Amino acid sequence: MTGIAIRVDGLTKVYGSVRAVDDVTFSAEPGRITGFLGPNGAGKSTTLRMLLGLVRPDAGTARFNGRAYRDLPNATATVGAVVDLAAAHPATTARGHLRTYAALGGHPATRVAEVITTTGIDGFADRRVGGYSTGMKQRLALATALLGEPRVLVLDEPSNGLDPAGIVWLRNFLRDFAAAGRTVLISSHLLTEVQHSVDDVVLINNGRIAWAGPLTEVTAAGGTLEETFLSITQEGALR
Ligand SMILES: Nc1ncnc2c1ncn2[C@@H]1O[C@H](COP(=O)(O)OP(=O)(O)OP(=O)(O)O)[C@@H](O)[C@H]1O
Repeated sequence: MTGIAIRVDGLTKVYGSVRAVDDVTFSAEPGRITGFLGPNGAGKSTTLRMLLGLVRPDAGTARFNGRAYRDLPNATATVGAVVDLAAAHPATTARGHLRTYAALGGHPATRVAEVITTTGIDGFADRRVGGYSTGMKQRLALATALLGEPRVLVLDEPSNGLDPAGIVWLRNFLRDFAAAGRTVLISSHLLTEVQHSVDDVVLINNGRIAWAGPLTEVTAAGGTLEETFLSITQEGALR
């Protein structure tokens, strides 16, 4: 299986007087988990939305093995993404939602039961989504992203709302996913939590890349990710 690298180059987005994303350049490699990390409002979601073609950049490019998301022949079979938990209609069930998205993406209906099992949502797959907790919605969103057996996962704050067991489960799941030569890009504002989950780190602050490199470079220097971030940005505290 060929690996897919993500390359973001000079990506920029300006909202009025706010440079939400300012000349952002980084890569995420196959076989590795890349953490896209920074405080609230740093520009993580806007960057991921540009990568997925949901927001139009003012400058720069974001590509999967050289192709923009919109130019991928069968996008949902290549890239699985979770950037919005509100995608499922509250009156539908997880199973109904997954059946619809399997049909829309041209994926076999048999994938529905498979992703329900993979993401551990069997216990509530036939309940209405409107009653789900944030953690349950996270799992459903991940299940939806996995329908096309993608080779890349792009997840915005995937551990939001997950309980400790869910966080450990997600960590192991992503580890196995990457170990098969696939690419994982996850954003988070919780630096301490992802310290155990990522191979490579891209730190973003005020729309600009503050540091990027393997996690081992951070830990070799003896510090934690949070300490490194604070020493780079010289800020008092993470918001
Ligand atoms: N549609 C928009 N209109 C105006 N400003 C926006 C818009 N989207 C994002 N911004 C601004 O761009 C900046 C970056 O926001 P973004 O959501 O990308 O940050 P983030 O790192 O994902 O934060 P969080 O961790 O809180 O999700 C913020 O100042 C935000 O207010």
